[in-house]
Amino acid sequence: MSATLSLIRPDDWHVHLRDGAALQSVVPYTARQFARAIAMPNLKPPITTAEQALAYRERILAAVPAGVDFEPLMTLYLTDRTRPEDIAAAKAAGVVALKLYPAGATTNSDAGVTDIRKTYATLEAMQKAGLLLLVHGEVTDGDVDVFDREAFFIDRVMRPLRKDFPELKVVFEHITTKEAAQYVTDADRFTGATVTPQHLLYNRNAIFMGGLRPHYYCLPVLKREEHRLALIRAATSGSPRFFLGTDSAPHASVMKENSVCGAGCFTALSAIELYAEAFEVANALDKLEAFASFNGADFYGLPRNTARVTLTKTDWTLPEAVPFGEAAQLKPLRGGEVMHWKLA
Ligand SMILES: NC(=O)N[C@@H](CC(=O)O)C(=O)O
Ligand SMILES: [Zn+2]
Ligand SMILES: [Zn+2]
Repeated sequence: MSATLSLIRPDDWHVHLRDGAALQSVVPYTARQFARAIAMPNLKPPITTAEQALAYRERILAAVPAGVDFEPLMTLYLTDRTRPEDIAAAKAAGVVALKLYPAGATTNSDAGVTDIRKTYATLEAMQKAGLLLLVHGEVTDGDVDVFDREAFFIDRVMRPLRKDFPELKVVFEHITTKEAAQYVTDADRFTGATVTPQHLLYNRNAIFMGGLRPHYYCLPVLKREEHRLALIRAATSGSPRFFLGTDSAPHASVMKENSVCGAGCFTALSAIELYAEAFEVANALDKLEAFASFNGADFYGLPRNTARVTLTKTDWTLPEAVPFGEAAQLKPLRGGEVMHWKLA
């Protein structure tokens, strides 16, 4: 008999579901793996109003296969022009968070915030209303090395922000460095962090293994081994501040295997299995359920799920590519390679 692992059904606190035909292709994967997911708003154009969020939610729900129980949780894209009045409307529409993309930091971030001080009245309204702020934590200043963008964000943005809005719940998304892991470990209960499977499983060597490997390129970019180890320690520490957020970010393979490769790893197909592998290697499978199924819900102030899922220790090969939208294909991270856990 192979080993099995029973978990309360997990949630994904950071995912890109895209729109249109692409959305039709990827929503079923996330809905199969997770009970709920925070749907990122970086569409083209971005989701900036409650009305757009409600319409996007309907499009996501329409792509959920019949009989699958899945709830998308909606977010708005914070811009220099988001007004405090927009926050009340967002709250009334059931939006749970706003996302801060520093302008130019990542995929579809050109409408992002140019200076966080421009958003202070809106952040004040969010703190009052209990809406969360989710941050892509990288500075874009030209003087900062790409590999240091996250560490600089802590001092230049995070610390002043926390000081000015001590009771705003902030999620430091997809952390990648020992500095961010330490910062969140030391922070109070108003600060949390998501950790992706790729940042737990790989260091930056993966991008250069025998040639340039575009499917390992995401933002924030993979870092050195010492940072990966710090993330493993944080995620398996039992601290309630760290939780699952895949940052599954599908881009058609023609866009990844291109002279300018889009940033993002697609992991929705095998996300919980990738996390199980990372936790098993760290000898911490007993910490997976809190990380995947409790800590995020608790941080967001939402009820924990009650249904359970089972993972089995068994080898299987992840498809090399799956259909994506009308004519494109999508290559999952680890595609064509052997996986060691399987979601029943
Ligand atoms: N993570 C990524 O590399 N890409 C994300 C954007 C983001 O989360 O920064 C995307 O939307 O493609
Ligand atoms: Zn991001
Ligand atoms: Zn993301």
